[in-house]
Amino acid sequence: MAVFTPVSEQDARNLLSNYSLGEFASLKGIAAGIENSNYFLTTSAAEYVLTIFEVLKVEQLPFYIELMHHLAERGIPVPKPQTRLDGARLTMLHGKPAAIVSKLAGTYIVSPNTAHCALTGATLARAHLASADFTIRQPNLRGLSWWQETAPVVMPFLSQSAQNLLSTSLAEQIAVARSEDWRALPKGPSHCDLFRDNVLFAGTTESPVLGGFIDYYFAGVDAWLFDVAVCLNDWCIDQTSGELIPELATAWLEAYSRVRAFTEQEHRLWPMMLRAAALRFWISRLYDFYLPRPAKTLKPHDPTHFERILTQRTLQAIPNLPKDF
Ligand SMILES: Nc1ncnc2c1ncn2[C@@H]1O[C@H](COP(=O)(O)OP(=O)(O)O)[C@@H](O)[C@H]1O
Ligand SMILES: N[C@@H](CCOP(=O)(O)O)C(=O)O
Repeated sequence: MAVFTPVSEQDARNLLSNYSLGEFASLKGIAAGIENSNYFLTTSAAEYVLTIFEVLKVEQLPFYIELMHHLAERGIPVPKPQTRLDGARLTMLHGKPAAIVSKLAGTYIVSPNTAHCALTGATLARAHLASADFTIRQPNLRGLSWWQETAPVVMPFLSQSAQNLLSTSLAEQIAVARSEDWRALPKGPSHCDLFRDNVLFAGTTESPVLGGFIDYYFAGVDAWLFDVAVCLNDWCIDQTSGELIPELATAWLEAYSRVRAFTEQEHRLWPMMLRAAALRFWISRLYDFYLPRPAKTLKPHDPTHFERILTQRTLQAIPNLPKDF
């Protein structure tokens, strides 16, 4: 369950008195999610999501909240943080930072088709371009430095072959990060965790309508290609073997590149980026699996899924990025 901080109706009414969002109508805890306490908060005017940040530090939050606000203002479908009467978009509830954001329509899709992939790809490209003039800087806090810090912590729990894969993959990414090509990659605010469960769809299977992207709380400034690779490794694969499904990958990447064409350097670093994205989630899942936080109540995600994906991206031919649309 993902309601770590109880909120009463009276708490919600008091909170709403700091905004101009209508009269309190209802409050309902949301069971999904593992990081924050989330509630659907309905008022006489609209439906919202109230999030209480359980883990993130106050100083990290303006980047996420202001980025979502920046994107929403530019027509990208993301939850729009609501502004208090005093101008702030972050608030405090029971001594913890909190925010009220707009509720997006739809539900997430377990088995996406080419239409879901194309909509997600095109919208991520639009989000990247729309974030180009966002001025707050915060790195991807789950980037290379974190992998370097965390790999030795999880290493003792691994078999010899997994240790070899982790060491060689990390060495590869250290070399990539030092390369001219990496320095030349287009970079900017990136979602960094745009898995299927963070994209909502309404409409029908044949004609889906994108509700929007949620859960920007792993966002950071990184190579935009890394963001693309995170998506491909979750949206366009056979979930059992981890193999890329060419039809889904093509739909996703062509839709993205129609909005923002890939650069030469991105073409060259594509296989390495797919491995970087697999490595990132293999390490975080290993960490959560072997060193769970005391308060974590949910079953940790399976780390071997990303070990398989990383192995696949090391051994198998990787389809090229699309050229010139
Ligand atoms: N803005 C939103 N609009 C609609 N539903 C949302 C919104 N934000 C969160 N949710 C719902 O709450 C669930 C948990 O949110 P999420 O941000 O993934 O939590 P966590 O960060 O704790 O993993 C989502 O799966 C979704 O169903
Ligand atoms: N997408 C990650 C988990 C990130 O946690 P979230 O529930 O906050 O999205 C993974 O699958 O390992």
